[in-house]
Amino acid sequence: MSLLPVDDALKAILGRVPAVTPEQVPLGEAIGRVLAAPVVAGHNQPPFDASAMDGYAVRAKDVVEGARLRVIGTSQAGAGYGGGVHRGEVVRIFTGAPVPPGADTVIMQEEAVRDGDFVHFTAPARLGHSVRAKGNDFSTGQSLIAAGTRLTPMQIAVAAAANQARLTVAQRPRIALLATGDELVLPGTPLGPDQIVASNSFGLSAMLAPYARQVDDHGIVSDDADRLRERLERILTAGPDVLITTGGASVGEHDLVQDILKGLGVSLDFWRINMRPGKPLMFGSHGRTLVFGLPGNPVSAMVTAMVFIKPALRAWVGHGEPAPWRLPLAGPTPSNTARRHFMRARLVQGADGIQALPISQTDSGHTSSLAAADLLVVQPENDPGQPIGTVVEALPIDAF
Ligand SMILES: Nc1nc2c(c(=O)[nH]1)N[C@H]1C(S)=C(S)[C@@H](COP(=O)(O)OP(=O)(O)OC[C@H]3O[C@@H](n4cnc5c(N)ncnc54)[C@H](O)[C@@H]3O)O[C@H]1N2
Ligand code: MOO
Repeated sequence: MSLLPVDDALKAILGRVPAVTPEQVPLGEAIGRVLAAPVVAGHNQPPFDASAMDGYAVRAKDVVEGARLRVIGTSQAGAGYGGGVHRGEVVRIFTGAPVPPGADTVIMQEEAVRDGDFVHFTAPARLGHSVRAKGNDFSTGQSLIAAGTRLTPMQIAVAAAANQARLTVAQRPRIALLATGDELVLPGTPLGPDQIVASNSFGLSAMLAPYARQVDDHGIVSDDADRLRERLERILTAGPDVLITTGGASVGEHDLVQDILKGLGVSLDFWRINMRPGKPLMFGSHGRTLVFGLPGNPVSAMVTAMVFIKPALRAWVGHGEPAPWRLPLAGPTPSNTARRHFMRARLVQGADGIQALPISQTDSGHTSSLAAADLLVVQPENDPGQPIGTVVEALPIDAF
């Protein structure tokens, strides 16, 4: 059976992702969510001409050498001066307060000398200075943050300033995880003979949680056909948006996952990708549920999730696919095979900026090297190997 090119597999997966479904959330729950509609300003900001300083609101042309101007009132934030400013008059004003009609400039109090009801200034007026014009920040109806944006704390502040108490964001999928293997035990369990600690579901849950409404970890099931069938049937009946299994994806007699999934009505789109690690990845669907069968090897599971599941979930929430990074190599790469290689690498500071230092360990069962990796360098199929300094494509591991 020939291996499917990585790009074809990704295209097939993205083709199965449903259209974005919008939902409304309160601002306080919107951090990290992806906008399904732009944030639009509900009013002008500032809503009136506002002072940027504590000082005096003046008519600039009245501020001439030797002029003593009469202080006729006060404008403070939340309580503007009720009248207008006429020739020879000023209003005491505070930061954020409305600039009264007639005044066109604010002079800060450090440049003012107060004398009872009068004031004179030690510096000339600069017309319009320290006045924030109405609507100069944003105006009613203006689109402030585009749909598809994943909200940052700064953008939450802007949405609040735009007077939006609720935001329209993309609904996120419900994800189910199941680890398969007779040898697996949960972290924290003393290891019996021939046992291995199940780590995949913990890494996957952590990786995918930012994209998910909920991640349900269904634990471990042994390589027993009846038990596996029963567990998978129960999960599929509950109808998660995405089901991810790990292990049992390869060709051994104990690799039962594919046949059982098919028996339960999963229609398989493909199995086996031209990549390393991660070759035995399978993908299909069951009703509305997208089904990913990841290889059991810990590096293969995390890499295939990064390369295929993260893009699928980004598409699910309508977040545009980020361009891969392009970084110079801080160390050479060896020649590659005919499979596209996703090579663990570290970010290092070179003389001319950030570089990618490949990690020489390429065994898909070698987990500790994953802890050191910041990036996956994408080594093309049949690449002859590259010297230090070659600019290569890389996927940042800790990025949405
Ligand atoms: N004859 C062949 N053998 C293998 C092939 C092949 O093409 N022909 N492919 C190899 C490749 S590539 C991979 S990748 C693995 C994947 O196999 P499976 O998906 O069937 O994975 P398992 O055999 O169940 O497990 C592999 C390895 O990973 C450990 N494991 C499994 N689940 C977990 C977990 N949740 N947490 C941590 N570690 C886990 C398991 O104990 C095994 O050591 O197949 C190759 N073989
Ligand atoms: O494709 Mo497997 O993931 O190399 O070990």
